[in-house]
Amino acid sequence: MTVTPPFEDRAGFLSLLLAAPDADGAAVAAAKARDAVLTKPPGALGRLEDLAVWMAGWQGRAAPEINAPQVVVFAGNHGVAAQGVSAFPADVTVQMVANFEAGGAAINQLCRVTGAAMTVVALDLDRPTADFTQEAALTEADLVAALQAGWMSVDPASDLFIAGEMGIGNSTPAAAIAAALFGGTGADWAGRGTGLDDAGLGRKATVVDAGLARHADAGRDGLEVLRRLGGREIAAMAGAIAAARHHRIPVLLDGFICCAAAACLAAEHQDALDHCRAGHASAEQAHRRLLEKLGLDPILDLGLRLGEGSGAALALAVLQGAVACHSGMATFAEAGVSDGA
Ligand SMILES: Cc1cc2ncn([C@H]3O[C@H](COP(=O)(O)O)[C@@H](O)[C@H]3O)c2cc1C
Ligand SMILES: O=C(O)c1cccnc1
Repeated sequence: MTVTPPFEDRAGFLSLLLAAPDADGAAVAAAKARDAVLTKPPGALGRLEDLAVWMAGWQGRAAPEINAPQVVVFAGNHGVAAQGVSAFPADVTVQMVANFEAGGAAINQLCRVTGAAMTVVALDLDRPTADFTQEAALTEADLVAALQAGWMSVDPASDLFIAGEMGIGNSTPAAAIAAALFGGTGADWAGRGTGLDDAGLGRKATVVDAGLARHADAGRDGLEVLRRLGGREIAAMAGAIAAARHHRIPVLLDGFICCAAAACLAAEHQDALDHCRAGHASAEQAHRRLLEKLGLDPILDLGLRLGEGSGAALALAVLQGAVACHSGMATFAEAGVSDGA
């Protein structure tokens, strides 16, 4: 693994993002040809077939494999949490980091069943971001440091990447980012997060509106919106998703907060998420709308509203199934099965 980040500032990060490699078209064509001769009726594996071909393109081979899936859970604290926008106290962030390290969280169990390597990156938990209703959440130096932390957390030897998050209050910055990038109000994008009641939901929408008003001059500049309205773990997810692309590692996106991070990249470069698929549609009310804005079709829809990378980790199990079928099945010729022609 490289030891120094390949960029020192926002401009350096953006030039890497714009120079991102594309999928291998020859591998896509070869994978489609292989899919057509596998021992099944054409199209009978439904969306699994598309997933396998997508993996083939990013892995540059007709028969992709998942041998080294990686999950990184990024944690950060948010100044805006002091405004009562979460059903839980901010102390839960650091407590959950300990739980991740002890193996006791939902994501630990899902990583175990899928064989994913999991690490936790806690970002200055004792230094919450500034409250975005008052000032920019992050300084430029904090933004770059978080993008670097995310970038460096991706193991170039991984073959599938998932960014998870933990940060009490972080569905509020995620809603603010979505509103800033796609338009609409706090009420359009705020959801119940960890389980806010109606009064809390109203408060959260007002807080988002206040942030939008204060930072209206950020326009739809993805990284500036990320700096003003985001948070360290959200910026780190963006950095990691961009690094995965740089290394041609396909990504499964998780819920609302993860997709808000990804949206900041898409705002900078329209093809920035070509290596990503949406793992699931979460129960956070605006997640589906955000997926639609990003042109992503979720693999699963299980009513999860957890974060941590959990929905993406479950979708990884589906992807493992897709890849196992595509790469392991016999062809009609190999199996001596009539292809019906
Ligand atoms: C025990 C616990 C474990 C979690 N794991 C993820 N989250 C999720 O909830 C938070 C977002 O919701 P909000 O914006 O309402 O605070 C994030 O930390 C997210 O990852 C959790 C929340 C709690 C309480
Ligand atoms: O959509 C998510 O990932 C989500 C929803 C609620 C709380 N935490 C995460």
